[in-house]
Amino acid sequence: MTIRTGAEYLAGLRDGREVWLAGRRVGDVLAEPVLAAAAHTVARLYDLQHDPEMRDVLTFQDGDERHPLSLAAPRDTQALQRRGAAFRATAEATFGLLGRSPDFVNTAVTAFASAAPFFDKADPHFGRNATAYHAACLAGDPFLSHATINPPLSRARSSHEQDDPDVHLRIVRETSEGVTVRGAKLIGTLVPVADEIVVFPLPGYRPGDEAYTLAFAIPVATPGLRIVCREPLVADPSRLLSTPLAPYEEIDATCVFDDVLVPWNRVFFHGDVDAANRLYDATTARHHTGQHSIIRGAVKAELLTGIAVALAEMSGTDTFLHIKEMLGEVLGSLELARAGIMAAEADAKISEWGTLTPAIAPVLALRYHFPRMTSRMIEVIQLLGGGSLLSTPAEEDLRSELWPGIERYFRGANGVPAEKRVRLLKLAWDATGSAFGQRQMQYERYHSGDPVRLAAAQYTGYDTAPLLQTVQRAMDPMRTQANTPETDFGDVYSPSETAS
Ligand SMILES: Cc1cc2nc3c(=O)[nH]c(=O)nc-3n(C[C@H](O)[C@H](O)[C@H](O)COP(=O)(O)OP(=O)(O)OC[C@H]3O[C@@H](n4cnc5c(N)ncnc54)[C@H](O)[C@@H]3O)c2cc1C
Repeated sequence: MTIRTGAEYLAGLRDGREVWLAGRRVGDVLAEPVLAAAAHTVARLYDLQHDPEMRDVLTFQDGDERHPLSLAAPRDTQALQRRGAAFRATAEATFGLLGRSPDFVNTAVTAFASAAPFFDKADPHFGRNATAYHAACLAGDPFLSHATINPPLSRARSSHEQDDPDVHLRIVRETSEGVTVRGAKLIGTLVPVADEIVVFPLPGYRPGDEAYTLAFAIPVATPGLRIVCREPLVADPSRLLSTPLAPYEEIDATCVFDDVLVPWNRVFFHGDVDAANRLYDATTARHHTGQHSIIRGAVKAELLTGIAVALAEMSGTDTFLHIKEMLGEVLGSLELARAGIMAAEADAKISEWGTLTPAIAPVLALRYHFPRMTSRMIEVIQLLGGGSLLSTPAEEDLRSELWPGIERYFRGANGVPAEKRVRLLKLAWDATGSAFGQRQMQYERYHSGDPVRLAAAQYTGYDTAPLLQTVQRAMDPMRTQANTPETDFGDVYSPSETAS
């Protein structure tokens, strides 16, 4: 059995990694409450793989070995749906609040390995490296994190045109041992408590950027790799009544590579602008991780819509028509998210790499609309909660001698006890209004690239021909009504003109 336990994962984090938090180098990430909370949440996911009830949902048997389902490339509908069920189980265990649970990057490296011939185009070693890395993940069950984006500096300039050549991550040296890389990548969510970091390019590179185009994976504890955590969003993760979602504060970080040696067997690709821009789509990593993202997102939407319903029922406002309309609206968004997941799976096609690949159109549709749906869900929760969201006493008050005397003022409608109402209001605020809740919103906007350019990609990649044929038919109403042959107006809207 190669799936690891939570304890094994936690033990592996004491490896001398260089993590910085609030101006201090952290000696032991498990001794820092915020980092330890994140690590223990991940550890619970590792333990879940061993739970007799969840084992067959989350893992698969291969001979004597068991592996995470996220490392299996789906070849048929049953396998794709089974992987979807595994994504859902992990998301349910974390309320969809852990965007970068271990199954996320597992899914990407599995897609890379399936698409080994893509990497072979640059050098046959690279495809072998991608499959060997996937095999190593199967054998060791490490927690993989990733960082793909270069620091902004100037988004108006390409990587090689930046004022400082060492800000965007680039190769500064090639030797017989490997490549030495310098610069930074972001946003490395959960990197401080991950085993490995995988770096790969997203589209946007231009000719001249060759040294900046690279994909590789190294242990987080590699010399020269410096992990700088962002400001923690939860002051004290042990105050679970006040901040019930604190265990899901998946710390983000900037990953600074200070002349880091990446051995050749860990390099998947480098030095090709065109390949860098195509990598995420051509390997179908976008499609496969997309399935993960929309399932996780729907589970989060279930939490948010559930909070909205509970708030309305608890205050008795669910009897008012305009409140029912709001609830119907957010429940409708949830249903659209679920429908998108089904469409992505139902329209899946076998890719050129032989894997059954989720349809990208529903994935991109949810990628664009889900942040808007989430934003509205947050707004509805705040409208329903009103001032009550900001009038709950502190956790300590509920445990003090003050509480019995004031408890009656915090009760809800229909006999809801005060502590239950306070807990719900705190949950609602944590999910929507706290720094944690705001980060969750920002995550939905940006977790897989710039939504503006992704929406544009939806258009340029979409098969609009059937739509334009409909327009063509509608422009010829005589033929449509009388079922007569088409009048030749010429192709007013030729699909080929609009497909670039
Ligand atoms: C909470 C959170 C966690 C994340 N976790 C991870 C992670 O674990 N791993 C990872 O790799 N990434 C992660 N991401 C990063 C994510 O991949 C990026 O945020 C995303 O790709 C957008 O890039 P950016 O933030 O640099 O924004 P930008 O690309 O700089 O976009 C900011 C704004 O500028 C506009 N803009 C920028 N450049 C252009 C341009 N050339 N043309 C037109 N408009 C432009 C955009 O439209 C947008 O409005 C995370 C992001 C968030 C918010």
